[in-house]
Amino acid sequence: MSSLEEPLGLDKLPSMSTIDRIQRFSANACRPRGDDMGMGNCWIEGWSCSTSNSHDEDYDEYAREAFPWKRHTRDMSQGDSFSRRTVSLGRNHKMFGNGCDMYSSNCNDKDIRDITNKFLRGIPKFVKIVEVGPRDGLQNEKNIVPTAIKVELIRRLAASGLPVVEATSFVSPKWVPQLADAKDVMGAIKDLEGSRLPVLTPNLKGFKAAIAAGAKEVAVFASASEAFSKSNINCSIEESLARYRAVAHAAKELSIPVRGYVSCVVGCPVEGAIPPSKVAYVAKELHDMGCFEISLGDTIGIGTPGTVVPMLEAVMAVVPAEKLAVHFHDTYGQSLPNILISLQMGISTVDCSIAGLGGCPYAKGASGNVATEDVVYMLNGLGVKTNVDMNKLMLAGDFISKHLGRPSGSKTAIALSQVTADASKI
Ligand SMILES: CC(C)(COP(=O)([O-])OP(=O)([O-])OC[C@H]1O[C@@H](n2cnc3c(N)ncnc32)[C@H](O)[C@@H]1OP(=O)([O-])[O-])[C@@H](O)C(=O)NCCC(=O)NCCSC(=O)C[C@@](C)(O)CC(=O)[O-]
Repeated sequence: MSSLEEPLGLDKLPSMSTIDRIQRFSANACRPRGDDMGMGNCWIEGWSCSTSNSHDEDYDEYAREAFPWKRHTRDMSQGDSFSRRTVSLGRNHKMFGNGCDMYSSNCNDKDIRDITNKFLRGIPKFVKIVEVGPRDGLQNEKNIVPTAIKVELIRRLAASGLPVVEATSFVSPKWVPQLADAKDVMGAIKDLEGSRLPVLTPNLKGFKAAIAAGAKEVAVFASASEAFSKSNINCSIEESLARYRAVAHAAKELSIPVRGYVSCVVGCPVEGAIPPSKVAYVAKELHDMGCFEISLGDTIGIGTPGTVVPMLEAVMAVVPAEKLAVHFHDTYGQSLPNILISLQMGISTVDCSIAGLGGCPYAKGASGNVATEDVVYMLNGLGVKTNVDMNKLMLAGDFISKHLGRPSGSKTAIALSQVTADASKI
């Protein structure tokens, strides 16, 4: 059994309620306590680390060279207990190159913090999650989801603590009939508080309709691929940027924040690989026209850290990291490593979709976005705050998966629901 599986053992969860069990995986629960399965101490027996006082300096030098844009990040020097747990996950690896032999003798907290600093210190303390399921997820469903279900989903997502829930799109109903009820959806969530509820607008017509329906935030969506721009919004990249300048101008007059998307940031289903410089160009144009945040979309989910890093480097040379978000589809199962490397490079906003819903109707073969539950689980494991309640998130995912009549696309949701189902038989 791997160390990753150990905290899930039902024999170690003797008398917890369902919610308690789920909360074990929440951010706070991941923090070791004295009474918590031995995790409060160095719970890997026989693990030794030699002390290296130069670790912080080494890391600082590395960070200066590798991540010159690095901003406000986790301060691991404060005895942040997540380090103990995180390092515990490295049980199967003999590593760190500091004379630390994890298998042989005792270790102390500082040693472990030093090791964790080396690998995870660039990660932000808080990550803003932008939930795109009701829009990006449901725009691709074969069967049109009833308005009432969409509204209930948005309400549940907002109730889970998600700060942003992208609600719908004001696009042509001939192009995306799945979201033809945008006005009704917005009407039904007018009173909803706690989450921002942006909507997609492809042009001034969509912008005006969105504002009339009560939208308080909008998003425009350009592409780094000419071919995808044509098939998605029926115009060239330059034409789309001209339209978006008009939207940004109108939005500014009303003090409406505008988010910008760039699609196909790594590759396009028609054009193949997309050069990072092209992504940087479109991102900068969106930034210059006033978009408060630019979301970089790997629309067909082909990126790996090997292609995401150069893309981000190029974009970060022209748009500050704090203005960027990442948006990964999970076609090749690369979203989580791509998100992790993005966080290490200083990104602190991540788009994801409940139950892994999604895909783009104009990008054949693209699968759903990375599942929100999987992202929250990873961030909780890293000790990164999101303010999202995993239990409520799971309930929202369960709600829409049941409605769609298929299992959740989130591995975390499936694993956690199996834990609770097994537990209920005890
Ligand atoms: C952009 C258009 C409208 C151009 O579509 P078009 O056909 O070139 O536009 P048009 O100006 O010639 O108008 C044609 C008809 O559409 C109407 N129309 C025109 N605009 C609107 C509007 N805003 N709302 C409602 N109706 C509209 C217009 O009034 C007219 O109606 P008709 O006279 O035929 O009855 C169309 O191509 C379109 O709606 N595309 C949207 C496609 C879409 O939503 N794709 C998915 C979202 S993008 C995405 O998924 C990527 C992202 C963001 O998630 C990030 C990632 O994953 O990488």
